[in-house]
Amino acid sequence: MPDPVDNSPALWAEALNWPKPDGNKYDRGHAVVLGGPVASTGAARLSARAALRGGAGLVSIACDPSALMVYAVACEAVMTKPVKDAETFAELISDPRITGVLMGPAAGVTDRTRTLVLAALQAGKSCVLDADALSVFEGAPDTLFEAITAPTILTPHEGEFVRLFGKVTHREADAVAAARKSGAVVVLKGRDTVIAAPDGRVVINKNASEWLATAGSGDVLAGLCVSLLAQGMPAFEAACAAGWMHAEAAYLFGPGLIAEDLPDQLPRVWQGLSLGHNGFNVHG
Ligand SMILES: NC(=O)C1=CN([C@@H]2O[C@H](COP(=O)(O)OP(=O)(O)OC[C@H]3O[C@@H](n4cnc5c(N)ncnc54)[C@H](OP(=O)(O)O)[C@@H]3O)[C@@H](O)[C@H]2O)[C@@H](O)CC1
Ligand SMILES: Nc1ncnc2c1ncn2[C@@H]1O[C@H](COP(=O)(O)OP(=O)(O)O)[C@@H](O)[C@H]1O
Repeated sequence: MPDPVDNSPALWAEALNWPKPDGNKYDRGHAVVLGGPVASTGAARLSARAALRGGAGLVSIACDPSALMVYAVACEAVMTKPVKDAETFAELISDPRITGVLMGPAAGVTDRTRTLVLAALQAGKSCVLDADALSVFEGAPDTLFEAITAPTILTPHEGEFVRLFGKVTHREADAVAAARKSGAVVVLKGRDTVIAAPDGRVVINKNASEWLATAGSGDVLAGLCVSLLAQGMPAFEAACAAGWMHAEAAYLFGPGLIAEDLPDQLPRVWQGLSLGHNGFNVHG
C-alpha cells in the first residue's frame, strides 16, 4: 500500500468546476438526492442543501409521493420529484442532465432502498451511497459491488463499513482493500477520515473538528460528495475535496456546531479556496 497522503487543496483544486462568466446552471450539474419517508425527511434535506452550497447548479429531492408535500414545503431552491417505484426512479434519472445521485441518508433499510440503489447503479449514473444505502446490503455485499460500474463514492462510518467489508483492523489498509473490492471510492469516516480509490491511492483527512460528531454531519458530507461528482469532478478528487471542505466548514464555524450550520459555511470555504487560503491560490 502506498503511504497515505494528507488531504489538501493541492490534490484536487485544479479539478473544481468554477462557474463560468457565460455559463448557466446546467453547466454546473444536476444532483438528485433520494429522500426518506414522511417522518424522516431531515437527512435528505441536509444533503440537498449541502449539494447546492457545494456548487451543483440544480438539486432535486426524489421521494415517495406520500412525502412530497413535506419536502416541497421545506425546500426552496431545492426541487422535488415524486418517485413511486424503481421504474419511475429510472425514468427520472435517465435525463442525461442528471449527473449525480445520492442515496442513503434516512432512506430506510428497506427493499425499496435496495431496489432504487440497484436501479441507479444499473442506469450507469455517478452515485454516492451513504447510510441505509450501504446497510441494506449487509449480508449480500457482492450484489452491490457487482452493480457498481460508473464512478461511485461510498461514505460509511465504521459501523456501516463493518456491515459491508467486515472488521476494521487497520483503517488505511482496510479502506484501500474495500475500494479495490467494491470498485468504488471509499470514504471511511471518523476522526481522521480515510479516502481510498480502487487504484490504491489513499488520502487522510486530518483537518476535522470533533464538533463534527453530531447527528447529520455525515449527511452534509454525502451531499457535498454528490455535488462535486455531479459537477464533473472525478470520484476520488470529489471525495477528497468534499472531505476537506466539510472539515474546513466546521473549523470556520467553531464550537457549538450542528449539522445545519455546515452548508452555510461553504461560501466562506469557497472564498478561501479562491483567495489563496492555506497558501493555495486557485485562480493563480
Ligand atoms: N436528521 C436526520 O434525519 C438524521 C438521520 N440519520 C439517519 O439515521 C439512520 C441511522 O443512522 P446511524 O448512523 O445513526 O445508525 P446505524 O446505521 O444503526 O449505525 C450506528 C451503529 O453503528 C456503530 N458504529 C460504529 N462506528 C460508528 C461511528 N463512527 N459512527 C456511528 N456509528 C458507529 C454503532 O454501534 P456501536 O459501536 O454502538 O456498537 C452504532 O450503534 C440512517 O438512516 C441515517 O441516515 C442520521 O444521519 C442522523 C441525522
Ligand atoms: N471525533 C471526530 N472528529 C472529527 N470528525 C468526526 C468525529 N466524529 C465524527 N466525525 C465526522 O462527522 C461525520 C459523521 O458522519 P456520520 O457518522 O455518518 O453521522 P450522521 O449519520 O449522523 O450524519 C463524518 O464526516 C465523520 O468523519
